[in-house]
Amino acid sequence: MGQSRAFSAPGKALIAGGYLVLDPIYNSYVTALSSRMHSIVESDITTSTNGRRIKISSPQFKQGEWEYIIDGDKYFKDLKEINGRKNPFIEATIATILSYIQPKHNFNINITIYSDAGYHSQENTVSEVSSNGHKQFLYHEKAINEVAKTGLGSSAGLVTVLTIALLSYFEPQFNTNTSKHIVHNCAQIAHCYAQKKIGSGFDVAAAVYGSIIYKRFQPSLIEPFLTGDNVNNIDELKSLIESEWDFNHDQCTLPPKIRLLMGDIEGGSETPKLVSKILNWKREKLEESDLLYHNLNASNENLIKVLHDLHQFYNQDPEKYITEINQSHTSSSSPQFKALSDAINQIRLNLQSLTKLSGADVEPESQTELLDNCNLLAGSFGGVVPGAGGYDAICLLVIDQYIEDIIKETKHDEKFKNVTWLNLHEEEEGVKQENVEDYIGL
Ligand SMILES: Nc1ncnc2c1ncn2[C@@H]1O[C@H](COP(=O)(O)OP(=O)(O)O)[C@@H](O)[C@H]1O
Ligand SMILES: C[C@@](O)(CCOP(=O)(O)OP(=O)(O)O)CC(=O)O
Repeated sequence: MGQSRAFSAPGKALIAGGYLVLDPIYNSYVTALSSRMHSIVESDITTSTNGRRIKISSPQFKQGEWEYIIDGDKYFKDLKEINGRKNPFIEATIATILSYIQPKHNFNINITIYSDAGYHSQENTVSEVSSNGHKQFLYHEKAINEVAKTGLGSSAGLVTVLTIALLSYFEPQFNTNTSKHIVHNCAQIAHCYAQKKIGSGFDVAAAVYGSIIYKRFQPSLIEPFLTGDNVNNIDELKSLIESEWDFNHDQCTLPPKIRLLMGDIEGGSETPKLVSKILNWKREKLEESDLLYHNLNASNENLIKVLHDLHQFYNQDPEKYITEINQSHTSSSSPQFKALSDAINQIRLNLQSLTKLSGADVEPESQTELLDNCNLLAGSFGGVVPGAGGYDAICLLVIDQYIEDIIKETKHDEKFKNVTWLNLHEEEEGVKQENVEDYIGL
């Protein structure tokens, strides 16, 4: 114990698999992003306590301080924030880790959280840079729950970096690489507990493992833990955390020279409302929805295969790959790259059917029009509405050297007036240790 350590975990974009990922039989394709959540953990040697205390600071947000005094060992009940402030994600994570570790000694811990700019709206912010210039964060005028989110999964990132910070504090030998499943399982449990529901968990899995082909765990694994007083059954919690869960998280990355370009769209959507509309339709129209889910899954699997084939193409003949990718937006496009555009379009056709049949705005008309226009941009393989879809964002796959041209070409074009291209790219690595010095001076 004692020495400071720093960690970070990535945000996500669900390129293929929205809604289907809620079901443990379907694969989804998740890309980890360059916007990351960070934590720095250290023993507090400035305030004296002869009890047990954990203080979490999130200095980019007003009232971003939560100080817990822990008085008792039923951690889900005995966690008291001294100013009565609520942050369910922080509370659930601390309670999960303390229940798992069962610390025998007193402790006095400070953890500082930073989030990269991509997670939140950048309106009314001031930028601060660390002393060595390696990290830069935006400081907001408002509290965390008053700042608009962009949909990269801030709570999953927060829970993941807090989990690893606490585990490594209590177990200094904890190895982030060999014990990732412990981080994952703790973070998934804490995230479900905080949300009071069991989501698909792809955002937490991406924060831990990075870019992945993801098939979810059975919700029944966590369900018993969320009901009644079961959270205090420490033996069961410990064995749930240490067991190997049955789910897919196969590492993946976009093929060489292909970049993800995310556009933020003016307007927004509420994921829970879209999800409940889709699930109602699915219950009411069993046959219709089974067929559509089948087709949508086939198109998702096809995209996963096409991306895999492109990696193989590059590995076998990198020069030919480069030559052909550079011709891929012309009429002499090679079959491998045409297959990528076709795969994206096929997913979109199914999402458009999903929209019509369910009445939920997954790929609403304005997004269809916009994505059709994106297909025409030089260097673009096309794009989708990521995740739950709606009016939040679009996500294109483009040739890397065309990004600047695409941004320039669309800047003064009426057809793209609602789009703000985000300064994000794939960063496939999941949770990792950072250099503590990089945060000094913030
Ligand atoms: N940087 C942060 N500092 C403190 N709490 C945070 C931070 N980022 C996210 N949170 C917590 O996560 C909540 C947002 O979670 P949620 O609504 O699930 O959004 P998202 O889809 O971005 O995960 C916030 O209200 C806050 O409780
Ligand atoms: C519909 C979904 O399958 C995917 C939603 O993906 P988003 O990436 O849109 O998620 P939010 O950031 O929470 O809005 C629901 C789920 O898997 O939980």
